[in-house]
Amino acid sequence: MKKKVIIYNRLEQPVVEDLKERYDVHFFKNIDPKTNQDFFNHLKEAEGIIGLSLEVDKELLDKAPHLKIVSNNSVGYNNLDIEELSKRNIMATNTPGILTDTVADTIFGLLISTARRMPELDHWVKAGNWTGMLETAYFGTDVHHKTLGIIGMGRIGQAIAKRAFHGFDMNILYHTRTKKPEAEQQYNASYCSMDELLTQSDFVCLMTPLTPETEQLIGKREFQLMKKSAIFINGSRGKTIVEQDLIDALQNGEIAAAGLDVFEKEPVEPNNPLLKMKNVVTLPHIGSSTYETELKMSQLAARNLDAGLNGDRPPNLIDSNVWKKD
Ligand SMILES: NC(=O)C1=CN([C@@H]2O[C@H](COP(=O)(O)OP(=O)(O)OC[C@H]3O[C@@H](n4cnc5c(N)ncnc54)[C@H](O)[C@@H]3O)[C@@H](O)[C@H]2O)C=CC1
Ligand SMILES: O=C(O)C(=O)CO
Repeated sequence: MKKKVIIYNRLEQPVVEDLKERYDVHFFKNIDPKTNQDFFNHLKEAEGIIGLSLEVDKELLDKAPHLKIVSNNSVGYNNLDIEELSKRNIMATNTPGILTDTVADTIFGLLISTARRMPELDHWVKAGNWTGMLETAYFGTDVHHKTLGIIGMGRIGQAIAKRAFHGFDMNILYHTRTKKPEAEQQYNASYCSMDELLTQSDFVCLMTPLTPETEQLIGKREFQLMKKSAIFINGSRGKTIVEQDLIDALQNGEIAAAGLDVFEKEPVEPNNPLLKMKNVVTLPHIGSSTYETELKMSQLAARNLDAGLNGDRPPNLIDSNVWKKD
């Protein structure tokens, strides 16, 4: 009999077809996993779960007595209760590395779009407003030769630093748990305290994972430390900041603008005040979302799943203490 596998929310179709040959596959998308009876029925027999953003907590695990592995189709795994999983000897895996350059491209693109007001001016042109010489009021601010502060100098943080240093001659400051001598050497990056980074940067880019340590890392105090001309970019997770404090900082002119790929609640609520602000550029959490990279992520997630279900060590097994180390 084929082992039962639940696919949740996102996995590229060629990989789904491939899994169907080996497993009894059930795909759930846009359901409420807290109430969906069909989901519970399959969960009761499932040995594997693969996909994106399923909250795997004690309550869910109590309904999944045969589960052996949860293969996250993302590098971030804040949706998984790793301690609870390891207590039950259930493996958890993620997809690090293969998405690094794609995410760095997205986040750097977001930074440039925000600084140069590209979405706002795109709407303005398409609405037929370009009828004469452009007024100074529509100018943006330079990116090149400015100071970029990166909080969370891991794989993606360093790939952003590479683009900023080699492509845009930016001065790089960073704050992270462990100093990164290779980034200091390659991108002339300087390690500094969080407060120094916040006060000195023209662009502040948040790229940490969401952990108990980083939840609400950036709030009122941190926004007030930033320059009034600062542009804040969040590519990590919505809950690493206090979203209401960002709204206040933008409304009070404490910072100049923000570029956001992630939100406290996703999909973002249509009445979120951030969506009404011209100086805020929003994206629907598309850091890794290119055809090429999403396919590679799905393939890697499937390799992790296969290994776990065949009794092998998955290539990207998450160590239960991993967020406490670098
Ligand atoms: N917007 C999007 O679509 C995407 C967002 N992400 C987010 O980016 C995160 C980072 O991914 P990677 O760079 O691959 O991970 P990584 O593990 O290579 O880097 C994370 C870095 O954050 C640092 N860090 C952790 N806690 C910190 C703290 N309290 N203060 C300062 N620094 C801290 C770590 O030391 C590490 O250097 C993911 O966990 C995910 O949340 C990742 C992919 C796509
Ligand atoms: O990989 C991640 O952590 C994402 O946010 C989506 O690709």
